[in-house]
Amino acid sequence: MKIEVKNLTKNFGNFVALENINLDIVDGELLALLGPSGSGKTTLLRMIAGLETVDDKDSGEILFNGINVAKKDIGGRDIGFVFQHYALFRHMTVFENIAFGLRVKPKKQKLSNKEIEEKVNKLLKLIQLDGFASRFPWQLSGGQRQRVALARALAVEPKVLLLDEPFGALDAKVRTDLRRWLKELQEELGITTILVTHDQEEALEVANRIVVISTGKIEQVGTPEEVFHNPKNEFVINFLGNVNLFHGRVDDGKLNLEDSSDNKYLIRPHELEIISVNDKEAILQAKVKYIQLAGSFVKIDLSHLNDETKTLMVEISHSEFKEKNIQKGNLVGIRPRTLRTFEDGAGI
Ligand SMILES: Nc1ncnc2c1ncn2[C@@H]1O[C@H](COP(=O)(O)OP(=O)(O)OP(=O)(O)O)[C@@H](O)[C@H]1O
Repeated sequence: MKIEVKNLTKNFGNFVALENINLDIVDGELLALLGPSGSGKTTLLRMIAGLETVDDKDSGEILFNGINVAKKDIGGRDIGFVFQHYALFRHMTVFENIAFGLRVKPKKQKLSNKEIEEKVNKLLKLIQLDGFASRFPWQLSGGQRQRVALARALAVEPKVLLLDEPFGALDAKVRTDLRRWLKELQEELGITTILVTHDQEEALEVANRIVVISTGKIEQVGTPEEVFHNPKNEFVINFLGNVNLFHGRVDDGKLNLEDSSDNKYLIRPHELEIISVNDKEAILQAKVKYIQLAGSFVKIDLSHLNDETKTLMVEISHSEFKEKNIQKGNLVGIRPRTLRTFEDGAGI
């Protein structure tokens, strides 16, 4: 299913929740709507679902395969939904929860009991919970429950799958496992999927494309690589991970720091290099304040020599860390590995 959102504006009273949104969702892709709390992600998802409609004071179109469904409610849109706290029916087994959507279908479309059984068993295999059919929701872990919720949404073969923070309530390890699993499953099924998340890592890992949203507006649409490595503006780079802020000017390829300068340079921790304190290439001198060795990279916090209140974040590999023999209290020099510019002209 191809979805086009055209000039969509949504108001709640005097509050503009979405402002002139234009977005094309490609058939079969996994698109993440990423933004801070209150930015309008859920509103956009609910509008695509038909849980919110385009009212008289709103404007715009939502096209499903070219047909405007903006004024249709959820019943007319053929979609599956999974929410963060998707309540499974407590009194029903896993099997009956998944079968629910099939059992309530109108008579003409109804499957026989045997067909329902075959379908549910296939879905149980897909979510890797065969053998769990007769359990009740309270006998499952949070991650298993969300997988059942997904199977329940998929049972009616929707054309679009909408996921609103589906793994939000789960712990970090289960979250990571489930999102990898979701990505594989989604690729296998090829179902157009929209995932709402405020977790940038989640979006970067699972999505084919990411829509970065702030206060009702789209800031950037791109592949995970594009939004991470070529952020369009300051909001996007800030939202997609830690950054160090410098004020200054670039002369002969070297950044000269000047507190009074209006030019901002935003550099990610892994884009800063630690060099010798006397190296001419250094843009500033700093003191090693904190070293975190646990994790795939070594994270180092540095304080400016001339202003201890300013902290810099640097990430380097374990081998580089060992090679340079960096220790707490060392005086070091800092050099950016790259200097790039935003599309709107500001430096990063
Ligand atoms: N029915 C409503 N009536 C009035 N205001 C609403 C309504 N629904 C949402 N809003 C407002 O619209 C804005 C966007 O809300 P939305 O739920 O879309 O944000 P979100 O990006 O999904 O945030 P979160 O990550 O916290 O869920 C918020 O300021 C919210 O208070």
